[in-house]
Amino acid sequence: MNKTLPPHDEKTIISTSRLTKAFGNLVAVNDLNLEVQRGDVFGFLGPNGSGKTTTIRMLLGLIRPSAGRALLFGMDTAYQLPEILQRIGAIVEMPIFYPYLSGRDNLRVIAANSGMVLGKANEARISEILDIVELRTYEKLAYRKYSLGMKQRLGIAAALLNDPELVMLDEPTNGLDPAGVIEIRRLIQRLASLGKTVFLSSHILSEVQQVCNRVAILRKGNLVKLGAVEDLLRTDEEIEVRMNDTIQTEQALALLQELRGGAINWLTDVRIDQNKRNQSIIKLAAPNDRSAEVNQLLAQHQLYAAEIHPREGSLEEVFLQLVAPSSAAGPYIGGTMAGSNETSTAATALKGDQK
Ligand SMILES: Nc1ncnc2c1ncn2[C@@H]1O[C@H](COP(=O)(O)OP(=O)(O)OP(=O)(O)O)[C@@H](O)[C@H]1O
Repeated sequence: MNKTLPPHDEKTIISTSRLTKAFGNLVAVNDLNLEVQRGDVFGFLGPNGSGKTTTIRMLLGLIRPSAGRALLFGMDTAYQLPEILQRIGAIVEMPIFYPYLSGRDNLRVIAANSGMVLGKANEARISEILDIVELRTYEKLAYRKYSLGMKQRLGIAAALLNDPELVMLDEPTNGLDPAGVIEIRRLIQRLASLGKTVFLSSHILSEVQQVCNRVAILRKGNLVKLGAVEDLLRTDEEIEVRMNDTIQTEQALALLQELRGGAINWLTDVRIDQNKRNQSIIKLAAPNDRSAEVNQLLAQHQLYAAEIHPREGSLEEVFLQLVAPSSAAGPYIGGTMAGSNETSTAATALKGDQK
């Protein structure tokens, strides 16, 4: 491997080039090129077995890449791992805590084991972290009495002890109830507001949509999408139009199809569908902020819409399009998502990939 590094741009926190990991004949991660910038809350998405944990393990130096390289803070994981790890707080698996010790005492033990001298300054740091993870009220409670969400947050607290620049969380909401999921979401937002870069692997797309600014989507070890959440959602925006009767629907459909791609370049697709009440709906692939214009266009042709709804894009739908059976080669086999009680459509989709 070539030791010569390109000049490091302080803004780039993670950069992988052609990162690959094979386990025998199975290529778990294939030719992955990722970039995470300082201040990003980066969502790392993919169905079970798509290579997320393998990638995180390579980034943390827990396993060696078969090919390619990973740079963190401009340093190569192959040569400068100790320096890199000092700047990262990560939870890949739940850390082991002493069940009979309180949350604060557990953090004290971890701080002492990691070489922090227990003094006033560190007590203040532990208090600060307990505030960040919203466990200050429960700091004296024995760990064994913590709920799963509290345990997960204490794990994140432990990862924050060394005041890392980058926080890596592998499926932090697995197994949590909705309240626990919301608490983790708040925590991630708080970390972002404190200037931390967050790398979050998750299967809960609505959560990722709410907290992440950028995402990468993996399928069978291959990167199928990388970009700003806002841009991805924009590509999935639709305007739904319902007319008063069948004749008007047909006329509006014909008009909009004629205008599509010609006079109106922002209208990329026009199709007819049915809503839940079995009414015909015209669906336009167009930016939400064009709704008033659509209304006006129809009215100019004496076509008056009964309803016009801009429909926001959802990461779930973008994801489904990218990882659905038709979107990539190979079978799509349903299964059970290990370690999760998530039951949404997205989760069902995420169950899909074959290990
Ligand atoms: N140590 C290993 N030996 C052999 N195969 C492995 C090993 N670790 C992972 N794999 C395989 O590599 C592929 C990617 O697994 P990985 O755990 O990275 O996926 P993931 O996206 O994190 O999935 P999950 O959401 O289930 O954790 C899977 O097919 C998995 O079975």
